[in-house]
Amino acid sequence: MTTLAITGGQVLLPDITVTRADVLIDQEAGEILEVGDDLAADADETLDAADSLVTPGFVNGHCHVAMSLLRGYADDKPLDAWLREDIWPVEAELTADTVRAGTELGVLEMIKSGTTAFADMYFFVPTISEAVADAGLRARLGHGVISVAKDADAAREDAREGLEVAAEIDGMADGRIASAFMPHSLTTVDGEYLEEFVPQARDLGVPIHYHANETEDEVVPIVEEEGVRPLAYAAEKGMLEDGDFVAHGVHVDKSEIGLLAEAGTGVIHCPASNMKLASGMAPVQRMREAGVTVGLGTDGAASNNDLSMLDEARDAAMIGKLAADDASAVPAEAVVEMMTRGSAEAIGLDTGRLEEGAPADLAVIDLEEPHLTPRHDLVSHLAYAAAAADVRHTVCDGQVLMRDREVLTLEEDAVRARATEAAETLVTAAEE
Ligand SMILES: CSC[C@H]1O[C@@H](n2cnc3c(O)ncnc32)[C@H](O)[C@@H]1O
Ligand SMILES: [Zn+2]
Repeated sequence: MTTLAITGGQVLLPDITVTRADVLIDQEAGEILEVGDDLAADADETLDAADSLVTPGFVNGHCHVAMSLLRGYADDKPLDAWLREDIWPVEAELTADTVRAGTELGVLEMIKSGTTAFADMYFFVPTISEAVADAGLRARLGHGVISVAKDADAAREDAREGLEVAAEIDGMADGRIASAFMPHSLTTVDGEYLEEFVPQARDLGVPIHYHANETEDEVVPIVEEEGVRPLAYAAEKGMLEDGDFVAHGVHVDKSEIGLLAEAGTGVIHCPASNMKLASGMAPVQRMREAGVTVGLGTDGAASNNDLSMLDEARDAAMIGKLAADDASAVPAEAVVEMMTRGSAEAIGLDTGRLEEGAPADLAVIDLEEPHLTPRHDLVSHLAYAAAAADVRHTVCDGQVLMRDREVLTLEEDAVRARATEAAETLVTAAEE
């Protein structure tokens, strides 16, 4: 057994309190052996956490990681126009090589900002899987299935790809990679395909993940055509079960919040994307009070425009108060829970907590900064004041991915150079 001790830090515990402790890790098992006092002497290697906060690695519950290539490509439009006029035309030109370059850029940003696990819906998923495996992160990945603007054969082929990819990648990278069946949304995949393919995903034993109730434009057609709210429609199609998770959940009414809570279907709240696309304000406080598992996600970097979960936490707390018209709504403890254990539970990955027996996924935040001084309350600092650049070390599955702000599994300059070139190739192809 090779052991690593994270020493001298303040540790964020599963009950969202902070205590002075070391963390001892079994690197081969990728597991936490102990959280306690004076563990350095027992370890083969140490990682210094003096004047730092040791937190569970952040869990980004909804992303399109390769969209980091499209950061700043199209801004300041609402969802539907943004997708149809700008994003989908350029995504039609994606290749395995450009997706690899975009994924590497995105996972580099994740490691640098303390994220150790994420859920992702995109294209060229086997390529994304390889890049995630090489970078050392944990992820639940799936091929985004769309049927609109396709003939029946092409729509079926796309859904079949969604199932095949889910079967192919599940359990890869020593179990760090899991999969899901991922229809894009309830309005971009026709009901007949949901009826045909969702039961096959159940047979495969993978969860279902999709965008739901993101904008009013997604709610109105379902209510008009199906006579029920979108999440009641999703339940009819067998897509609202324990372990499934939806992105956004902005325009959900009381009955839908009840359905989510009863089913055990998680919601990934994406506040930055919802604000930027002016999609609306999710009723996070009401969902949490009703017992819905709520996690946090960045969505893609083209609608955010970064992949920092620390930014997302602050946004979630701020917009949560505004949505509830209550300054005590979505407090610091709630967003810290949502960015760690909440997201992990929603996407079905066993991570997001620092305790004996838990996966060794953590981030170490440097507190020796003016914006983190004085230190009245470190949970408050995590929710409201810490930034991506404060992350010193990142560890996933017992492996040190970043030490003293140097990423060890990716060559940062090369990744940025390849991404710059890939983005140019992609945009040029779209313009031709
Ligand atoms: C079919 S792969 C995923 C698909 O989703 C698009 N996308 C990115 N952000 C959003 C969002 O906020 N709502 C809906 N769809 C989104 C992405 O560009 C891919 O085409
Ligand atoms: Zn999305």
